[in-house]
Amino acid sequence: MAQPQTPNGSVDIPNASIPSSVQLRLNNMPPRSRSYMAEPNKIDAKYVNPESPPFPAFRGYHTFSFANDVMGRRLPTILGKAIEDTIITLNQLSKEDEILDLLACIERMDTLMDDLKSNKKLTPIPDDGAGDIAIWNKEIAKYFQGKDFMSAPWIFAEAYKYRRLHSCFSISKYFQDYDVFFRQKCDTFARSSHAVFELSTRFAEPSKIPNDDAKKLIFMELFQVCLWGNSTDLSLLIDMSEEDIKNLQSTGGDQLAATQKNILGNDIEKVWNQLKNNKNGRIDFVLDNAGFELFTDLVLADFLIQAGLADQVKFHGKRFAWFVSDVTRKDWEWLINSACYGRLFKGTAEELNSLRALGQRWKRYEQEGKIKYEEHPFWISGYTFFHLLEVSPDLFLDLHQSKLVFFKGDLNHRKLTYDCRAPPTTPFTEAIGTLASAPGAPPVCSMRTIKSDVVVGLPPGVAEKLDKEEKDWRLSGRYSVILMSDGRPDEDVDFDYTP
Ligand SMILES: O=P(O)(O)OC[C@@]1(O)O[C@H](CO)[C@@H](O)[C@@H]1O
Repeated sequence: MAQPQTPNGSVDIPNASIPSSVQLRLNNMPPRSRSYMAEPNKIDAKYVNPESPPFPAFRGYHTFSFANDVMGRRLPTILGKAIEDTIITLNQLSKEDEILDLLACIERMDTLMDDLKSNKKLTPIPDDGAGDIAIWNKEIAKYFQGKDFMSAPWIFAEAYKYRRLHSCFSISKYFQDYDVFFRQKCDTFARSSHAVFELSTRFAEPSKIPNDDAKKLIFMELFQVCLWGNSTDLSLLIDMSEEDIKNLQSTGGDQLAATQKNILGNDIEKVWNQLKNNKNGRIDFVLDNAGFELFTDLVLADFLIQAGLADQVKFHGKRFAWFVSDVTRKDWEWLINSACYGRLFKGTAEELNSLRALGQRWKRYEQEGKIKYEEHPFWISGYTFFHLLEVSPDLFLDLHQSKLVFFKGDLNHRKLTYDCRAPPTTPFTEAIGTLASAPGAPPVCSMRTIKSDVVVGLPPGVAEKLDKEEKDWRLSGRYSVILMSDGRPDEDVDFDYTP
């Protein structure tokens, strides 16, 4: 029956009561998608910049993301522990001018804590004469004016906090290089004897490898030990027992076989082919954590040299304390020297001798130039690696000499992929932008245990399945990826390249 019409043409329903809320019964519709996050649109490459990544950035105020927990809770906790550490040092000082100098550092940390907790705007870094200051302050001026800790992209805001923390000391008189995390890094490594001796007793003697098949098998196992070595991450594992550490660092074959299925994107065969076809070139490691992870990096590098798969290995570390456990020069020297001379571990004579033999060989390699440790300021900047060519062309040119660059860990992976909401099936080569597409880009491999939201390079359906079955899979460190890009190594570097 036709409804009566009002003069303006709308339907007039006499006495119809208006419901307070509309209930839809959609029994025959497809089920609601429970995907972790809706797939966002890609941003046009010409608009990509640190404030506007290729896909929407994770930001501290995003309560759906890990960024919120890190910015709101974890960073103040980490800073609180850093203050406690400095107070321990303060209480051991006797000279008045040193005490006053360190007290001023603690006051600056208190100010940083207030800024962080009250979500202050990001201000320029005070000039301490270091080489990275201009990079930081230009970036802040250009992209982050008016942004605060929670509204700036997480990757930038978190890195900014570590640079500000360093500034608390870098402008002091006596404590310019003080590392608030050094005690923690040493303590955790000191509790890693089980896994350290597992490796040192196997690799102390220069390996006699019978044939190429054996070489490949050793490589495959060692590579996975090095991958999972990234699980020991001080910024996440605050209250770990010795037993927890032992389990995490398990180097046994059974454990490796069990965890292989947790490598969600796995280019390990490709990595092997790259290494075996490029005998005797330079290999690079962009390092992540000090202590046990660095130990596994050195064991792997040592194997590559002995197996004739590399004639030089270059390690890239950080100039100051960074994301709690990242390697600095002091950590590097401490590890090698404590392997040679230290009384860090209790073990049998055979175990201790094996560790000493490794440490002495690594020292010799350093003297012979077979291994090298460097710290470019780009690695402690707020930029992601998408901007490596543009911001630090000298570093790009240096990496261009490498046969393969390994990027270790979660933070490096975030910086490779711009830490944004890329769909999980985005190919790795696409996700890393100019580091894959620019002429002269080296082959790159990301070895990462997954400990934050960004995930790329996965086969279709994998992320959706895990989102349904294991809510914390992106943060737990139980899963990992080994993803490789071939780059464009045979071409000359084009310094004017834009994507
Ligand atoms: O690089 P790493 O050591 O593997 O991990 C760094 C990390 O612990 O720091 C962030 C939290 O602050 C996370 O992105 C990530 O899990």
